[in-house]
Amino acid sequence: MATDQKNLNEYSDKNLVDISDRQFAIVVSEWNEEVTSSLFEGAMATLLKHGATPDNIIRKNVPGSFELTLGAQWMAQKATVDAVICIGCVIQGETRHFDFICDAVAQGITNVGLKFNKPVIFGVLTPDNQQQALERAGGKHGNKGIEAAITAIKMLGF
Ligand SMILES: Nc1c(NC[C@H](O)[C@H](O)[C@H](O)CO)[nH]c(=O)[nH]c1=O
Ligand SMILES: CC(=O)[C@@H](O)COP(=O)(O)O
Repeated sequence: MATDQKNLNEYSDKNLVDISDRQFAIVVSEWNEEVTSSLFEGAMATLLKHGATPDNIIRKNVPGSFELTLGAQWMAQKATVDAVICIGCVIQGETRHFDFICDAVAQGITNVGLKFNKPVIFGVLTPDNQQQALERAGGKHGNKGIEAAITAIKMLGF
């Protein structure tokens, strides 16, 4: 279902696992900071809403979404980290650079989760333009950071 038919803030909160003693890392890209800061706020608020403690949420910034993979790996390798949430926004430009970044980040983040056998969540927007990004970072389509956080929680309850 495309995002324009589904609000990213809407989810079932039934039977969520207790996360009061779980540690989360949130790795945030600094590119498109207006968007990624909103995504981070959504993710942070959702984790706290469902019982995570502030001391158990570690934020690390990376320059751009391409660096999310290595940042996620550095956090996922920590035995104390239960889940990693990657936050980014890659906006289509004039060239194919967009495609290379998006493909690398999607595959890279997938591989980190598989390598360290823990949830590593793809909270990365890949819009055509700034408007689409803002609509998914607290606008009319909700906040992808909320979706990413609840995804991490649900995976911990697998
Ligand atoms: N254009 C965007 C980028 N580009 C930067 C790359 O992510 C990377 O930091 C650079 O290629 C050096 O390795 N990053 C985003 O997150 N969003 C963009 O729209
Ligand atoms: C996704 C990007 O890296 C993008 O901002 C680069 O823009 P361009 O393709 O116009 O160089």
